[in-house]
Amino acid sequence: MTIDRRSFADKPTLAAELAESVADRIRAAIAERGAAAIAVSGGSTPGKFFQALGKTRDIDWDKVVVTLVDERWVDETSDRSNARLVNEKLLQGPAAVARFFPLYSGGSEPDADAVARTDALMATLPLPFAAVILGMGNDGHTASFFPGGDTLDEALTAAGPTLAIRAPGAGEPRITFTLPRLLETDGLYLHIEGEEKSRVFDKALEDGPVEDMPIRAVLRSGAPVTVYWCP
Ligand SMILES: O=C1O[C@H](COP(=O)(O)O)[C@@H](O)[C@H](O)[C@H]1O
Repeated sequence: MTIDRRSFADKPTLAAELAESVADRIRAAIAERGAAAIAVSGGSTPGKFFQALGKTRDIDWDKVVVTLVDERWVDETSDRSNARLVNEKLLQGPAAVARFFPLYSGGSEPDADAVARTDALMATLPLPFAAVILGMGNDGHTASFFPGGDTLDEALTAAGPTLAIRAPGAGEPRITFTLPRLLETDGLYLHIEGEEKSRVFDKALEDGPVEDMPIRAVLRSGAPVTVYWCP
C-alpha cells in the first residue's frame, strides 16, 4: 500500500493546500503534454477546495478540461447534480474558461445509449489525468462504487471509461468512471473531512471484503494515494 496520509488543522487550510498541489499537477501536465484533465468528486465535501482551485490565477485554464469521477443521473437544475456544484464553485473567476465535460448526457436513465454518448465525449479527454480527486462516503463508497452496486464488480475492473450503476444507498441511478480509468492519473488524491470519515478510513485499511467498503479497491490497487484530511 502506498498511502501518504496528511492532516490539516481546518477546512480552509486543507482546501488551500489541496488546491496548491492539484494546481502544480495541472501546470506540470500542461508543460509536458500541452493540456490537462482533472476528475473531481461531488457531494458535500469539495466546495471549499473547488473555490480555492478556481481562484488560482497562474494556470492556463483554457488548456484545462474538468470532469467528474461520478455523477447522479440528474440534470444541472437539480441540487443533487455534481456538475452544478462544479459550475457554481470551481468554474468561476480564472477557471471559468476551462472546459467542462459532464457525465450526465441527457434522458431519464443511464441506459446503453446514454452511456455511449458519455463515453464518446470522455474518449476525447487528454489523458492521463493530471489529477483525480476522490471523496468517500461514510458507507465506504468512493466515486459511485457503492456497496451493493449492481455493476460494482465491473466498475472496479472494466475498461469503461464509464458505466451506469444502481445501488440501495445511492439514491438516483449513477454514472461513474471505472477504477482502471481513474487510476490513469499523475496524482491520485482522497479528500475526506471529519472524525467519522477518519474512522471509516481506518476501517477501510483493515482486512475485509471490497464489496463491503469499495474504497478498499483503491487502497489495495497499489497506486500511490495522497489522503487529505482535517477535522
Ligand atoms: O455521492 C457522492 O458521495 C461521495 C462522498 O460525498 P460527501 O457528501 O460525503 O462528501 C462523493 O465523493 C461522490 O462524488 C458523490 O457522487
